[in-house]
Amino acid sequence: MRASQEDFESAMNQVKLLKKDPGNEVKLRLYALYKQATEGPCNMPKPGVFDFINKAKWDAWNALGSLPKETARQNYVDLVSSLTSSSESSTQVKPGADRGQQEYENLVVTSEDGITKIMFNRPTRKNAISTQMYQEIMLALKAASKDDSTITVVTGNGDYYCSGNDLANFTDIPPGGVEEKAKQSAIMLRDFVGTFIDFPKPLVAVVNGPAVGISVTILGLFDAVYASDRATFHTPFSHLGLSPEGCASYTFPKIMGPAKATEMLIFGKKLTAGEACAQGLVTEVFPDSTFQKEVWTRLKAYSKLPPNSMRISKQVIRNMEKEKLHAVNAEESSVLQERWLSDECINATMNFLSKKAKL
Ligand SMILES: CCCCC/C=C/CC(=O)SCCNC(=O)CCNC(=O)[C@H](O)C(C)(C)COP(=O)(O)OP(=O)(O)OC[C@H]1O[C@@H](n2cnc3c(N)ncnc32)[C@H](O)[C@@H]1OP(=O)(O)O
Repeated sequence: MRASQEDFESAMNQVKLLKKDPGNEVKLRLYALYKQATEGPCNMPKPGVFDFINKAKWDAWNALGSLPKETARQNYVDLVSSLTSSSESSTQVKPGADRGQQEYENLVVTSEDGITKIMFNRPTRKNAISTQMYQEIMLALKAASKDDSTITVVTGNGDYYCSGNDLANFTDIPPGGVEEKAKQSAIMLRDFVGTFIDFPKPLVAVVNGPAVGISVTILGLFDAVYASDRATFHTPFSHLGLSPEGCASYTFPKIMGPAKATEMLIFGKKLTAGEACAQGLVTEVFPDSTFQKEVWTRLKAYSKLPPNSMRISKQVIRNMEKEKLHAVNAEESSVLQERWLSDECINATMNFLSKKAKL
């Protein structure tokens, strides 16, 4: 749903109540979006080079080009909402969070050379995503969206990038029963994928090994995907009685065409890294022996590019799609809520957990 004038005014008030200074970069974005939302494209003469503050403001506003007023209003509201929710959630984080050193049980998060690296860290489970890990990934992304880094990278520890949803997640049934479990899971899935849709900085996947399920589908929401030639890409939804998530029902046909998307999302065809690259899901493939060195050298060079420019370019590239992506995400989550209760899905999960089946 588009932000109304009332939402916009309420967001302006919330900015005044922020407990923590959001920093100059964010303040410039707020200024630019406010001007664009209220006055349209930048109409002021360019300040002189030595008028640093007004020049920075002018640059930020001017960079929004012809972004429609309604989109600017929506982006302003989204940005303020991310600032307020992060200041609320900062009460829940463990000591050290203010220094960007939050501790996670299933992730290793580091920030260096302008790059925040979020590494899945359950190598003995092939980095399967447990319920707690979903929450940690959302927290880590929200923190990365506000830290000083220019680029955020997601990667995996060990031989796998990620084996997708931890199939044991569905064994933890709450007092409300399996229906309640399916409902809670659908809400968590929608929030999880929504965090990727809204992520404001360049987001890069460094796919160090095989990727399965949701770790593959969300790649369509990344800005670049670098893969080792050891990586594979597998979405065995039908085998598991499931249906696509991560907005793949929309992004995959757009990226690779409907016929190739069908092979992956309906027939569960596993792609090699080379095939995924040929189909546009992967940006570039590197030999495993030089993968880390080559990718990180490149990312360090990219991280030195002007951060505001990269962020704004991402907005220009992605923002038109945001509303659609959120709608797709809501629909996929609601379809899955039903699927999880189906015999097909329950039997496939039981077979895996009782060691009768593997992919
Ligand atoms: C809840 C809300 C959101 C839901 C969103 C929905 C998303 C959908 C998906 O993501 S679908 C994809 C789900 N993933 C899978 O089906 C993968 C299942 N795993 C396997 O088939 C295999 O483990 C393998 C092919 C990934 C790796 O096989 P390999 O023989 O190399 O290794 P092991 O099987 O011995 O794995 C080591 C231990 O890790 C456990 N494990 C691996 N992946 C998962 C997983 N996804 N869920 C739970 N557990 C996993 C595996 O069982 C081994 O455990 P063990 O040592 O106790 O035997």
